Amino acid sequence: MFSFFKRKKSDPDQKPDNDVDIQPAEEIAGETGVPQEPAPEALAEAFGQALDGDAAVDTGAGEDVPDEAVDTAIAVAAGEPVAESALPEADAPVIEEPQPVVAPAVNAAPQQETAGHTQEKPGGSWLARLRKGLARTGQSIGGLFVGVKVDESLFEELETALLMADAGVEATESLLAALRARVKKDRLEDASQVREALRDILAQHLAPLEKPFPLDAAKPLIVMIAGVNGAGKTTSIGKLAHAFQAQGASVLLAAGDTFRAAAREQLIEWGARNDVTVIAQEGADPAAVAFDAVNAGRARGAHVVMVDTAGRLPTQLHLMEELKKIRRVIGKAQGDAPHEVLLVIDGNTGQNVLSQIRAFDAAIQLTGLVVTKLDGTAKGGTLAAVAAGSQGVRPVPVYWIGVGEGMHDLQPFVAREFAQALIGD
Ligand SMILES: Nc1nc2c(ncn2[C@@H]2O[C@H](COP(=O)(O)OP(=O)(O)OP(=O)(O)O)[C@@H](O)[C@H]2O)c(=O)[nH]1
Repeated sequence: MFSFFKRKKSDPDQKPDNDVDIQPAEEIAGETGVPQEPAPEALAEAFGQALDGDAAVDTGAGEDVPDEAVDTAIAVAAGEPVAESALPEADAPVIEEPQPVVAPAVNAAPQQETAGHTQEKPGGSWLARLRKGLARTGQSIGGLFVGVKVDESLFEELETALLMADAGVEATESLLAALRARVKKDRLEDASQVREALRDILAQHLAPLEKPFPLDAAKPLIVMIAGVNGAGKTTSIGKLAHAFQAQGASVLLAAGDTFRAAAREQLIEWGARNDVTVIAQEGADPAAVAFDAVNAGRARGAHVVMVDTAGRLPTQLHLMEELKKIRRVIGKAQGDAPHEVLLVIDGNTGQNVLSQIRAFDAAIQLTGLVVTKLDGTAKGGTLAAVAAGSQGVRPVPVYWIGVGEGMHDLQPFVAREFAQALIGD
């Protein structure tokens, strides 16, 4: 039913090169045998049965599968009894057999760099790029401390700068209250001391968001990734695949954006660059792709399975329902999965991030955030708003921050470094 890819295959009819891994999922599942789970082939059949006759809703994200049909299909594939009324008559199949998706040519030589903090590359270290990116915010905040007296007008200007940086009312008030108290207690008279104090206070404020990613919490660790269109999901998955592999973990990717061919190809390309298997199927139900990927990950003994999903706005309720379904179906493939549910947010978004987090959290119970594009934003204060629980948002941990488009431009979030980049030295 599904195809597996590692490298470019120039002619679908030709026998693949030795380093090309294109196998039917059922063969892979048979390698180690995961007997309790329905074989993908059985699932395909079951989906065919279960879907036929059901009015599939066009979600705008590809051929959607009604939820009951997924349940029925899984039950059928697993050999469980299913109410007859749940099984539509066998007629024309709804899911077409996938055409193999061919990964584009990638000449990328294996990259030597790791996801370490100190690594240098053209354009400077990641911290330098973060600082540069946050410069507009940093200048507006850090610049206030130059050649001024510590008085009420400094606090007023700080308040404006923090609000302009999208720190939000709650965080701004809380940070300034703490700063005033520190200035009083430590009798700070020099503006540069006040700036240092603000940096400390901001680092403390952001610290609850800092959490190391628990890569070894399960095997395979099933990670579902969601976010609005263009937030940087696929790029982040590619970077993460690289970082996880650098830590010795084997990775499998699922192209859950079954609607947009370009999105699938983008993931396949990232997979090829990292020599990682990608499961993709054009026009399939994304929940079925996710289900199959989890089973394949189990069968192959992968350390991590990352499931990409199509971008969607929280206001597109039918697409949010689809996301819930993907989460549920992953849980049917493996009871305790997904272990991590990540929301990728664009660091340029500002306060709108709060409603994104709230909506995605309500739908799929987030476990972490990835904040991208921090290499070019004036909205660096948004994470302070998240940490403050502004507008009723749950302070979801930030696992990583994106500071560029390259393979290594994803770094663990470290509150102190972030505060330093934001406020300046
Ligand atoms: N500067 C910069 N660009 C980034 C970063 N992360 C992603 N991008 C760019 O953002 C654009 C969108 O990234 P994608 O990974 O395609 O985003 P997506 O969320 O998968 O997009 P959809 O599938 O359309 O929803 C691409 O041009 C990326 O190169 C980052 O940290 N910094």
